[in-house]
Amino acid sequence: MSWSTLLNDVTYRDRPNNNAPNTTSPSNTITTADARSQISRARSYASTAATSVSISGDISSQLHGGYSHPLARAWQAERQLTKAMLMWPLFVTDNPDEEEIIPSLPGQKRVGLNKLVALLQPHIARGLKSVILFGVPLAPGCKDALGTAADDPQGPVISAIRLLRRAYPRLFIAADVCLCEYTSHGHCGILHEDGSLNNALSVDRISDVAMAYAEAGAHCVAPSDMNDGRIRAIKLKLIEAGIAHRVNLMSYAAKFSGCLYGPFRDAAGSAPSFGDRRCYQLPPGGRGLARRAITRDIAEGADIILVKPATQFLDIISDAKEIARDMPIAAYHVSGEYAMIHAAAKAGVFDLKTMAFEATEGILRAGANIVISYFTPNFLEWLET
Ligand SMILES: NCc1[nH]cc(CCC(=O)O)c1CC(=O)O
Ligand SMILES: [Zn+2]
Ligand SMILES: [Zn+2]
Repeated sequence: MSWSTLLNDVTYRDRPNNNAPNTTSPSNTITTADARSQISRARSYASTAATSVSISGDISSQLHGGYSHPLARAWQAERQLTKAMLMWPLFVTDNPDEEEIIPSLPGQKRVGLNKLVALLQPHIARGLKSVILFGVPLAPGCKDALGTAADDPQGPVISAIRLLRRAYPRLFIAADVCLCEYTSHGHCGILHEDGSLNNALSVDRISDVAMAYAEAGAHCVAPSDMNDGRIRAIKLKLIEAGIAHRVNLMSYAAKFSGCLYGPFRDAAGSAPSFGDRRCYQLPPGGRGLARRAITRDIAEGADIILVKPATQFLDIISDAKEIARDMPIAAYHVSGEYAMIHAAAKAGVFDLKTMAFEATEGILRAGANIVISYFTPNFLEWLET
């Protein structure tokens, strides 16, 4: 939380120190019966307050003093949100001059390589520390059954990695690894003839793509495809190529299926053309399955465990922190969560900034060390002071 938020939020400051409950009546429409009952409650309160609080000396009931000051409220959190915890998702297209607003993700843009450095500049100046790259191939006819464009050496992700390494040497660059943006069918791997995922071929292809991003200079590769065994396959290839010591492997270990990725698929053009992702992304009720996937991916060599979505899966984040207690935990506050907060704020349900902080603090409380968030540019401003 920013200090300005804290300081603007001084509550209870003028409250009389008599420990009385709030009995302010809402309006001048109070009825006689209401008034009578309030007076009688106040009287009975007054007759007991003096004795029950000061004479019985019930010390343990007194909490307010511990958080009456804004700074003391900040101290109640185990960890404060900092700029270093935030990773910003970026959509990079193969159309070099593109800079398009993404309607489903307010404030987010799809950018081509020629616009990328300038787009990041003000955010870097404000303290942006890391990004995660998603490729958005727009060229007609570039998608095929194998997702060939994913590791095209001239493609948007590999080019963006090279460009950003040069332009911003201190920026941490992660690359999402998946095929769904690049396959003609929109699924996250290579398919059998019956339309189901061919796990063996998919893992081989996904690990090749991860290697291509790592060799181009990505600090982190993050497979989001959910094929079984991909963490191990990627780690082995990294070791074989002699670059395992400089590449962080972030596993989307607990990635749940559901409706919260809609705006992303819109932005990335990665919606499946048939069926859904329920045979590889986890069923929302599958807490045990998530724990098994986390345990497995630790054993396969993951460096960071990621949980996704975030708000609806706080128990899973806390499970991840317990199971992978010696590793950083990342939470992806996904497109649908972001879009939902924007829509509700626009409808007047709540204030955008307040909600963004509440959601993100919940994610931290659950145990995340890294938050992948479309609110990153906002937080960089809000945390300024
Ligand atoms: N597999 C690709 C991928 N990587 C991250 C997201 C979702 C991110 C978001 O919704 O913000 C997706 C979409 C999906 O699995 O359908
Ligand atoms: Zn995918
Ligand atoms: Zn098979």
